Amino acid sequence: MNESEFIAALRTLPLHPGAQDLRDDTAILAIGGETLVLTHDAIAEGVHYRPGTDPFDVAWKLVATNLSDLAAKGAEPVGLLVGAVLVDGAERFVEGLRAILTEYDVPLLGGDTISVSPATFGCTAIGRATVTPVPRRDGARPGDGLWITGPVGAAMLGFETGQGSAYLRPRPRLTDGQALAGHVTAMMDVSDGLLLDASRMAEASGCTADITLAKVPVAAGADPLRAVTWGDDYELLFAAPDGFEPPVPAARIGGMIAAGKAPLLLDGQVPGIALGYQHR
Ligand SMILES: Nc1ncnc2c1ncn2[C@@H]1O[C@H](COP(=O)(O)OP(=O)(O)O)[C@@H](O)[C@H]1O
Ligand SMILES: Cc1ncc(C[n+]2csc(CCOP(=O)(O)OP(=O)(O)O)c2C)c(N)n1
Ligand SMILES: [Mg+2]
Repeated sequence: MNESEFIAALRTLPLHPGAQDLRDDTAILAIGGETLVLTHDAIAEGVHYRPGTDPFDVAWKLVATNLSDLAAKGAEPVGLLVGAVLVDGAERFVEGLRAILTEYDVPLLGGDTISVSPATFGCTAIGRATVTPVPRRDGARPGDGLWITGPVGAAMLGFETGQGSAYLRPRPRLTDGQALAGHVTAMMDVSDGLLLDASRMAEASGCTADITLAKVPVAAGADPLRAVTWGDDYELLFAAPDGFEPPVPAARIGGMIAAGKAPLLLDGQVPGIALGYQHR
């Protein structure tokens, strides 16, 4: 079973309406007058970061990837639960947590600690919606423009060269997400690769995403075709009605068209390559 087959099997379980059929980045829980946004992501040694990585960076990346899912829903972080492993240099993990909690003004709610090797860390992030209805993956319509808040490929370059902060210290686009949430028809973060994430948005929305490679902002020095499929970039991908002028820096990379032979076209063709990263 691969990741999508497993999630499909989970859909046969009793699901809360806020789970949105496990087809979105977060769950949405309306309680009283508030709408909570909930997400959980794990990172593991050897899968998401190289063995030997400074635990400071592991803590940062763990929290950043979770806050990125809140950003995609325009949510404001309320607090975090952290599932930690007692690794060598665990004090550096605490310092990394301190750095990102301070940077994004998010307090810790609790968590759990175990000892296991190789290490796998988990994080549950809880946010408060700043805009309702919360933007979803499935609201894009044919005719919408498709946009991204920044370049792809910087994390891939960072992974391959060991240079730069994009791979280990991604910056969740929380303020951008809040500024966009009231205007977009669909929004999600780009974690698994732009082409795969765009195809998921298109599929959920019953459209085809039509992307022009030359319009995609790519980090200097990165091969464009690899950059749009590698992932780990954490920019926001959003759809908005034609003519929309984004309130934050963003590049229009294409548009949504009526559903065609595939959920994604690159330069008018169905790409003959893997669209992104999938766990097997
Ligand atoms: N083990 C699991 N149990 C319950 N739901 C899961 C599990 N794994 C993934 N999901 C759900 O499947 C959907 C897709 O997950 P994922 O691709 O990891 O989202 P994201 O890329 O935004 O982190 C989400 O709704 C997520 O909550
Ligand atoms: C050591 C290492 N090898 C390969 C990669 C590439 N990689 C691993 S997971 C991933 C995508 C994001 O991870 P996932 O767990 O799918 O996050 P989610 O979509 O659930 O937010 C990428 C690009 C990496 N980041 N680090
Ligand atoms: Mg996930």
